[in-house]
Amino acid sequence: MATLPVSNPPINIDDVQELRKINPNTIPERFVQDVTERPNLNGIPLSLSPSPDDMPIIDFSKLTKGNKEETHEEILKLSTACEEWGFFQIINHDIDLDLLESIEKITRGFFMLPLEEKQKYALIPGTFQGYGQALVFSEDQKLDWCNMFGLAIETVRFPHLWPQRPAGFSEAVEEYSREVKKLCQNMLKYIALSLGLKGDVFEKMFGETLQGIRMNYYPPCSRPDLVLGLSPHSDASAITVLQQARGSPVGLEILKDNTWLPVLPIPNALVINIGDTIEVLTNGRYQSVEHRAVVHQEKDRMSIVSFYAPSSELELSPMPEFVDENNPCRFRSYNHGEYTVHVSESRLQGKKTLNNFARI
Ligand SMILES: O=C(O)CCC(=O)C(=O)O
Ligand SMILES: [Fe+2]
Repeated sequence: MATLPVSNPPINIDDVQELRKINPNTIPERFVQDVTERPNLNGIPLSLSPSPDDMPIIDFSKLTKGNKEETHEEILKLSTACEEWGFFQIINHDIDLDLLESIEKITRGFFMLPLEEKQKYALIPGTFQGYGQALVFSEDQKLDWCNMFGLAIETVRFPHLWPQRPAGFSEAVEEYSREVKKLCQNMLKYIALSLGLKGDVFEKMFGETLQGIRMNYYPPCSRPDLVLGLSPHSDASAITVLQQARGSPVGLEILKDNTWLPVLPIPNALVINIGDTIEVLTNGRYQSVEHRAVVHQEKDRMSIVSFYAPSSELELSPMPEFVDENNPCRFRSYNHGEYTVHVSESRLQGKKTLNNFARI
């Protein structure tokens, strides 16, 4: 990931967990969103029973272990999920449920450390690595009601950011990330098949892949209607795997047909979303979808998010299979590393970065 010049003097950012501890009923002005950005929490369902309008659920075991017919049917479902939603949940993925539990435990353990301890691993400005808030460029920029801890898994790591506490942190993250990588490779294979492409097309194209993990901790907030946990954005990855921690309230929302829809947490399922890379390669047939996080008045929330992306050396442009006279080429060619730099240079703003790469 690219490193930008450190802003001088450094920007002061209040730590939301500390704010919550010291003065639980006060929300500093910098966290109060402009009226148009505030979440409408009336739409958040109280019951968690699924309805037909919910995001599709893909049964991973039917993709990998089903008979021919089952696999074919599930691939069709996957194609609709990617084309119409850009987001779906997977069940029966092969990741051990104990591993899902242990990554949540270790994540909570880290965020519950005293501030001084966490600050030993402070965010490196211009990157997504370390503890704090990323993409803050000015004193008057609105801040998210979130603490994050990000690490590169592949390729360039900053070893001093890997915490000593809680015990077993690094081992859990390594093991989890190995399993997530396998899942991403598999999902990319089935996504390729769902597009009528050869299963190994992305793996061959991507070269030395990049993988990162971002742990998000959203403390409760006395006025969840005024703040955002995470501002609207699409992910710069090829695909993202998002784990909503057990017991977390609804918080992730996606923008579908101009409406923010909550993503109901399903125990043991993982959320997968299409990132900007796949949108470009498929010339917009599968699109990365804007999403954001909202927070809860009484409950905290955690998510563990893994990003899987091509090598930063890769030159990207829409694949010829998706370009014809009815579907003119929508993006200019670019280098993936260049794209990552753009992402790290401006605050989260929906799909603004990708739009900069669109052909006029
Ligand atoms: O917490 C969530 O559910 C959203 C996290 C997210 O979108 C991200 O980290 O990119
Ligand atoms: Fe995201």
